[in-house]
Amino acid sequence: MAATQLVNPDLVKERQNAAFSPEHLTYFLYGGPEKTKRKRFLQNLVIEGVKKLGVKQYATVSREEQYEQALQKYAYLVDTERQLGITNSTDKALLHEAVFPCESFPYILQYAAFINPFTMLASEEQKAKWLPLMKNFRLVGTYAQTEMGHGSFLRGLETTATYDPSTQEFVLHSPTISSIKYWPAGLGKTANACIVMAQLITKGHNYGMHAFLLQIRDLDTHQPLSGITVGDIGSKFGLSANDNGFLKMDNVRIPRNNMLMRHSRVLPDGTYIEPKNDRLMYGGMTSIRTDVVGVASRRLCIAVTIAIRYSAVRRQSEIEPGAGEVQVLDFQTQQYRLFPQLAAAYATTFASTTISAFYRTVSPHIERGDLQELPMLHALSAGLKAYTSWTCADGVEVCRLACGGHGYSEASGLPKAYVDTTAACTYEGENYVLILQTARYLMKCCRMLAEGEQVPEVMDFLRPSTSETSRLDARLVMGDLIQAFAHRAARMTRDAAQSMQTSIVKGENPGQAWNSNSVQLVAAAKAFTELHVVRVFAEAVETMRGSLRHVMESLWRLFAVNNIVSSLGDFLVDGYLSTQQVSLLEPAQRDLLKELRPDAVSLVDALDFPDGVLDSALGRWDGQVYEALYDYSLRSKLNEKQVLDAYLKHQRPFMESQWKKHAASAVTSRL
Ligand SMILES: CCCCCCCCCCCCCCCCCC(=O)SCCNC(=O)CCNC(=O)[C@H](O)C(C)(C)COP(=O)(O)OP(=O)(O)OC[C@H]1O[C@@H](n2cnc3c(N)ncnc32)[C@H](O)[C@@H]1OP(=O)(O)O
Ligand SMILES: Cc1cc2nc3c(=O)[nH]c(=O)nc-3n(C[C@H](O)[C@H](O)[C@H](O)COP(=O)(O)OP(=O)(O)OC[C@H]3O[C@@H](n4cnc5c(N)ncnc54)[C@H](O)[C@@H]3O)c2cc1C
Repeated sequence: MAATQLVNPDLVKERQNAAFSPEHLTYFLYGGPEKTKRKRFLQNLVIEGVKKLGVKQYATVSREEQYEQALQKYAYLVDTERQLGITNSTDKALLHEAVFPCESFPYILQYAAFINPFTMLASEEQKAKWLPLMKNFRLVGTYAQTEMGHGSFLRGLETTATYDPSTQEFVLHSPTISSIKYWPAGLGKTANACIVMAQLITKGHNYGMHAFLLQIRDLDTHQPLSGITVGDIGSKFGLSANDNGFLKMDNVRIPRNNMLMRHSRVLPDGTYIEPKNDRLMYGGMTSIRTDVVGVASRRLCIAVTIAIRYSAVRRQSEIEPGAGEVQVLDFQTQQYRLFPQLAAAYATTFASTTISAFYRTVSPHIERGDLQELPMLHALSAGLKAYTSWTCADGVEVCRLACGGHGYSEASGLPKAYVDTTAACTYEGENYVLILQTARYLMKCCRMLAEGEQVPEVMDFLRPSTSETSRLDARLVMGDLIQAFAHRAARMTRDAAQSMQTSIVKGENPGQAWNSNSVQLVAAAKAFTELHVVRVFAEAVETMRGSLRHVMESLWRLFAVNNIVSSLGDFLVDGYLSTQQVSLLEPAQRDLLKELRPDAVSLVDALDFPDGVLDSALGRWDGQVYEALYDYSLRSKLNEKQVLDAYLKHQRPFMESQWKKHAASAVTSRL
């Protein structure tokens, strides 16, 4: 951010009026002054580097060009990483964010869902053989699990891997149209290999879904190998730079050793050796789900930065007649729409940090074969992936709408942020399917408690509490608010368990009982996940001090109060909150909006997105939005020529023919 840059005076005023230092909050978010300095250095370096590549703005080019530009940018990114010797995941993520701001790219799964699951599922010998090829891009890969007919219900996958002991090979086959692999990112045109998930059949027995390494294209010519039919699935709602693909395998033979054999194995004679736990096959998905929490929360952070800065610059309408037009951020309704998104952006950021830390703590235990924490990790990562992608996708759309007409322009950066975030509600496990996994864990914990067994500490909220009514009063004490979320989650979980029991007593089998109560189960799992998010946000705030603590506590309160108000029935149904307590909440919410108003711009500044990442005419740091919008429009492809060929080809003949018809009929009528 150049000091000499001409900055919109409203933004200058906003920044002067903040009650806290945004720089301190930035340090908190990025791990201190040194790490912040490094973050800025890295992101600015590649933003400038990308400019020199001569690529055009994402929104102004066709899908084919987006794809090509993404390949070009990725090559630049990897070269830069290597030149700088970057190996740690935080630096890599920051670089990716700056090179591909809210944009997918064809190699997105190379690490996330090719190398990572391979590393988890392959034996040491397999890793020694293939990892160097993967890490040096001789093999470019993806994760081919979903089929046309099945994505959620993995036991229903139809692709088969049948072992042939006579040649010591597996035969990979897509037996039906619905078994065609469909959706894998980068599969269409980019990948030359993939991890294929298929039903393992040996000695006539089906042992369920297993992972196989399959080469799909020639490593030099890039032509599909024999028996492989592969291609791009076509245009989608978004993620245009990604060649999500299809793959049909026609009795393709691969060596026995291409089955990933860390946990389960097939011996040369076809004997199957079982894994310690068959859920270890799902480990790759758990890893990406924790990443998705972070990806979604960054998108909301970007959207809210754009919308709040723009709302401080945009002046329209008067509050007091004759007193002049106000910044739209001064309208209470604008604050009511945007500030809860700001709070959710911070809440999901802290949720992402904690689930990643939990994943890093637990995965070495799982690696060692200690699977005790696996169910909790699965339940929490599934719940948070669903909760965060829902919250952030909805939040990005609220931000877009709050920018009025200009929010509808690609120049705002908000449409691409939305299509990118809403995809996360589906990929890596459709959200309802995932949150029901969290509910399954909640039901299990209820049973364990009923039988006097220990549950993990995070699940302690399920223990019967002595207090059936809340102490909440006008001070909105943090502990009282958290207790309200804990009470709600416990009550809804117990009610769901009770309803399940009633269904079973009425004669339903467990599957039917689950389905009859699944709306309630989803609600309970969302309540549990929201409790977790409220808690981790509070824990982060409690480590802050001074004016920063004060403003972040208000933001936390807004998050809590807003979520109570938007699901009020949940808190009232058993009388936990009284109507008198509830009547305090909406006025408190309005007071919090007012209190946060002077700090709103600084709270988004603290998120520290350079303009290159925001990629938005409305969200720019200097607030020169009209100049940027006008410049964007002038660069529209339609403006490259004053009179288009299409005018000569279609418009002029059309206009002429219409006019001639009119003239002819006018003559006819005169006759
Ligand atoms: C550093 C650089 C950064 C660069 C930037 C890049 C960052 C990358 C970010 C990501 C970008 C993303 C790009 C897009 C990627 C999309 C990839 C995909 O969609 S891929 C496709 C994604 N596709 C999907 O996600 C498919 C979704 N479907 C599924 O996962 C499964 O079918 C299922 C879980 C729903 C059911 O499975 P089923 O076998 O029927 O299981 P049951 O229900 O019968 O439960 C049985 C028992 O198993 C247990 N358990 C279950 N799972 C797990 C687990 N993971 N673990 C542990 N346990 C698990 C369960 O709790 C239960 O335990 P218990 O109660 O008995 O004790
Ligand atoms: C952008 C994008 C990228 C992707 N990338 C990849 C990739 O790289 N690799 C890959 O393998 N896959 C990929 N996928 C596929 C993705 O993982 C699946 O689409 C996803 O898991 C959902 O499965 P489905 O499409 O079969 O949905 P379905 O299961 O058909 O969902 C349809 C509806 O049925 C409901 N439903 C299904 N089962 C249940 C249930 N048990 N209980 C209640 N409701 C249920 C769902 O909630 C949903 O509302 C990608 C998808 C997208 C959109």
